[in-house]
Amino acid sequence: MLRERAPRVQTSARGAAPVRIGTRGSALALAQTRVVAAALEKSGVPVELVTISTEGDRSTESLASLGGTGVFASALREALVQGKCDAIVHSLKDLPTQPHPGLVIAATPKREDVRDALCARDGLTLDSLPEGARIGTGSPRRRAQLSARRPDVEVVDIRGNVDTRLGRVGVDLDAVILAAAGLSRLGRLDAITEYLGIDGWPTAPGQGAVAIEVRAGEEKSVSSLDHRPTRVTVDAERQVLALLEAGCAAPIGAHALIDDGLLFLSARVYSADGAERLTSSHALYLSDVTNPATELATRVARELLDAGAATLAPLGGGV
Ligand SMILES: NCc1[nH]cc(CCC(=O)O)c1CC(=O)O
Repeated sequence: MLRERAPRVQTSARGAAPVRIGTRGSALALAQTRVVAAALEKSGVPVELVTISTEGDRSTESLASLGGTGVFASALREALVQGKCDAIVHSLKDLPTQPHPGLVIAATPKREDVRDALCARDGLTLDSLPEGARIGTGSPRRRAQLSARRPDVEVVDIRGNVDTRLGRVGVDLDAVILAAAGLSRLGRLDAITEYLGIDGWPTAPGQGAVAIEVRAGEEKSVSSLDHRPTRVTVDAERQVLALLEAGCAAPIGAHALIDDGLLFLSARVYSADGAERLTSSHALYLSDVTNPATELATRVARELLDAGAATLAPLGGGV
């Protein structure tokens, strides 16, 4: 039986001004912002969407030539600082690890699927794609992982929105690799021909999660959406990136999970061609230390650095 609660929107809508949520205009950004907006409205917070166009959306230049990662985040942050909106929604994996002065991440809602997915023509999988198949991705991590798994394939550097990428499958590409979470938000799970298992194919720190950023002191407006386990796990993954002084486009996969009070973190650094890799995994009980995410990320990052991670891969910010 479906039991519905009486809408509480009206009560707070009477008094409170709506929270204006800034979003990029891309289909993926809009889709995830709408999920956040709907959840806020459900908890009684009235919202309004404000679309903000960013250099990363307007330009067809490579991300590297636009000044590296964070191009999507910075225009949104500027709008937030200037008071053009009251909250912004980011894909956490695209958000630089350095906090922005005056802004705080007030909520990380429950994370979705963290996996990458292969979207190939004719139902093909990584193993069944023909020799020399052309596979599109713009991510150095995915390029390294692909080259390691299938050294014979041709990795084609692509960018553009999810629909543009999917539109090339069966045309000039045999397949593309995308985040399952993005495909889910866009209602395009039908395009997936294989989910890539997280153990053999760790994904970007924070993948599948969104972050809601507000001006410091205004956390309350969205804090009802914060999901504690998500925050702890993405924190651990992102702190590995920060400790390795790596950008969000570095060839690094990381995955954390909480199971029965235990926080588990694994991170893997690849050489650009995927031929070499370093992995470090550790776990600790959440109740054993004051700041489990930092403690665990420090252990993992130290081990990776001691093993030579900094010389294995181009880590710093580059795309
Ligand atoms: N860099 C683009 C980007 N940023 C977030 C997602 C997907 C959603 C997510 O991982 O949360 C994507 C597309 C992709 O990697 O396929």
